[in-house]
Amino acid sequence: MGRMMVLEELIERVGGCAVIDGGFATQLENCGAKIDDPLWSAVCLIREPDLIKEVHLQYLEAGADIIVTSSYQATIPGFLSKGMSIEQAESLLQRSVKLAVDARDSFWKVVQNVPGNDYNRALVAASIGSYGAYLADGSEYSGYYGPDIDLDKLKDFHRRRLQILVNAGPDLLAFEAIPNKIEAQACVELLEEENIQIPSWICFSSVNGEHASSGESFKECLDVLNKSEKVKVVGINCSPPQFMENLISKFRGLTKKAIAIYPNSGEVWDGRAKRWLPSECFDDEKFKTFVLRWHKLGASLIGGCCRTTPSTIRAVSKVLKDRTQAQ
Ligand SMILES: C[S+](C)CC[C@H](N)C(=O)O
Ligand SMILES: N[C@@H](CCS)C(=O)O
Ligand SMILES: [Zn+2]
Repeated sequence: MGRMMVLEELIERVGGCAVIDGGFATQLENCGAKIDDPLWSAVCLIREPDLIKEVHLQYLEAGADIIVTSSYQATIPGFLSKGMSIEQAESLLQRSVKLAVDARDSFWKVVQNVPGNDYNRALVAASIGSYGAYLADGSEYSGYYGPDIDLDKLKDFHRRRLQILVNAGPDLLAFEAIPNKIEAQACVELLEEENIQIPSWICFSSVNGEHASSGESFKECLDVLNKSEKVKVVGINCSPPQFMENLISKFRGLTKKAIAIYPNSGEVWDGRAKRWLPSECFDDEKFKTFVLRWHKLGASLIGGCCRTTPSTIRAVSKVLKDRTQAQ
C-alpha cells in the first residue's frame, strides 16, 4: 500500500502544491531535437537518449517535484512501424523510465547534501499518451477515433505498454491528454485488470474550456474516474491556461480527488500541418500571476505542458516556494 500514497505524501511534504515539469517535447526541440515524426518526441528515445536525460535534469534544476517520462508517443506499434522488433520496442519503453529515474537519482545525489537547498526528491511519472497521440493526427484534441474503436480495442492498445512501463519502476503513471470518456474508462479498467500497485493521474484535454475534447461533459468523465481507487489525481493538461480557473472550479465540484493542471502556453496544435498556431498565450510572468489562484481554487499539482519550458517551471516553483517560506 505504501507506494500508492507517494503523491499524497509529496503534496503534504511540499506544503500543499507540488510542481510538475513543463513541455518535454518543447524543450527537446529547444535543445535542437528534430521531432517531426510519427513518434514525435519519442523518436529521441532511439536517436538521442542523452538529450532526454539532459532535459529531465533541466526541469529538475528548475524545481520540478515530478518529472514525466518521454513515453507520451512511444508505443509498441509505433516502434514496430519503424521496423523494430517487439524486444527493441519494449526496451525503448523501459529506457524512457530509466532515463528519468537516472536523472532524478543523479540530481538528488548532488543536491541533497547542499546546505540550504530547497529541492525535494522528485517523483518519476511514466507518461501514457492517448490513442489519439499514437494516431498522430491531432485526435488527442478531438476525441474522435473513428467508428471501429471500442473499449476493448483501447484496452488492447494500452495494455502491454502499461505493463512494460510499470515494470520499469516509475513512481506513478501519468495518463496525458485523454480526450474522451471511453478512453478514461479503458484506462481505469486496465489499472484494475493489471492490478497496478502505483498511483495514477488521468488528465484530459479540452478545446473549449467546458468539456472534454470529445464534447462529453466532465461530469460523465469524472464519474468514471471517481469509482477507481487507483486513480489518485484527475486533471487537465495541454489545454489553454485561460481555461484553468473555470475547469479547476468545475472539477472541484465533481470529485474529491486531488486536481492536477499543467496547461500549454495557449498556442493551438494544428494536427494536419503539425505545427503550433499562434494564439492568446501566457508567458512565464502570466503563469506566475495565476499559480496561487489556481492553487486556491483547488489544484494541488501545477506545471506546464507544450510550449512551456524550464523557465516557466522555475517561475511556478518560485511562487509556490515563496509562499511556503512566508508562512
Ligand atoms: C500534444 S500534440 C502536440 C503531440 C503530437 C501529436 N500527437 C502528433 O503526432 O501530431
Ligand atoms: N509529457 C508530454 C505531453 C505532451 S501533450 C510532453 O510534455 O511532451
Ligand atoms: Zn502538451
